[in-house]
Amino acid sequence: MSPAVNAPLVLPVGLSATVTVPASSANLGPGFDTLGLALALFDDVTVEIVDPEVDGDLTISVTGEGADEVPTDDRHLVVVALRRTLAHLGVAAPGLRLTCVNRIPHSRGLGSSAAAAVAGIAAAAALAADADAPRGLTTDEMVQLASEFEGHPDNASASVLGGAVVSWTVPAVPVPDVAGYRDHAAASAAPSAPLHYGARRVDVHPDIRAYAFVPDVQSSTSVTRGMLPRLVPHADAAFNASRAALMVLALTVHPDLLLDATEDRLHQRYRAASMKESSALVERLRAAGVAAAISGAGPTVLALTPQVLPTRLADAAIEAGFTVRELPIADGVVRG
Ligand SMILES: Nc1ncnc2c1ncn2[C@@H]1O[C@H](COP(=O)(O)OP(=O)(O)OP(=O)(O)O)[C@@H](O)[C@H]1O
Ligand SMILES: N[C@@H](CCO)C(=O)O
Repeated sequence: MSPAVNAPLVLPVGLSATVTVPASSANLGPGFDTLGLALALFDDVTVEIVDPEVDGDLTISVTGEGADEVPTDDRHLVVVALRRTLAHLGVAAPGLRLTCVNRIPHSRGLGSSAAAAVAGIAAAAALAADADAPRGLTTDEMVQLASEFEGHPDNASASVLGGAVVSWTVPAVPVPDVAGYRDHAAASAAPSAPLHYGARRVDVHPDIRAYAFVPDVQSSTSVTRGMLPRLVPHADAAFNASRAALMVLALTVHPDLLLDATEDRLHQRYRAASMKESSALVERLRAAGVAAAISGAGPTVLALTPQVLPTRLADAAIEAGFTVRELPIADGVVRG
């Protein structure tokens, strides 16, 4: 019998790929859902193709962050992204063994879920390439798939591209006009309205240092997105447009402008009630002249500065219960 038309290419048992994916910080103050920064804190994921008769359909071993919390079955984010991408590439895996070494803390605003998606997508692309699959993935396609998975492109594109990123969305169908404004949230929630996602890397000025202040509490991105208003004053939108544009200059050629450039009126104030200690730390750092903002949906605080962080500020944050880490700016996902 001849093989079915368009039958997937089955990956051979024994094939494996390891990928290393960086953490990311989204928003950087004013760039809600657009700006992101890749940070040198990495998850390593190894995917092996196994014989299901011998090793089962799926085994997942997780060490490090989230090891006791993430599901070790078909719901695991890396597996979901991996399988979706293999299907997209017309490739099938008989059985899968995943080994995850997690260093990115979960639900802290450091892009762990986006990193998991990028790991699954990159591993699928690597396996397909090794099996000489007819299709591969371009970097733009990785940004698209990872952003679709995450729902917004800022973290995902930073983990793919590295450095700082400017990302954007293009609605595939006209965005519904609700009460006189374009309802992007409704558009992205509607299954019939897929978005095109784009992103480009900008190289960060070499003097800029990034510090993450990580508290011991978690915050769910979906919960804190629910705290955002549907409408904001035009003056606040205009304010953020100026600061987001300034931020691209500050990140690349004028690090002296970081304090002004990281101001925001669109999201942090609305989420502050759910992360009071982090919001207070942002205020203290900014009052001391350090450009600080909530990292992604929080509660981690990100500080960007052309100087070494003064010890007294680091010590005060540690005293307040934060772990303080300088994290170099990273390149995007790589195959290990
Ligand atoms: N490496 C991983 N493997 C499996 N699941 C993960 C992994 N990383 C994150 N997750 C899942 O994603 C959830 C965290 O997603 P969430 O978007 O709330 O936080 P985040 O991605 O860490 O932060 P942010 O998007 O604000 O930067 C975890 O509770 C876990 O279920
Ligand atoms: N831009 C997103 C990032 C989440 O990591 C938000 O702030 O909700």
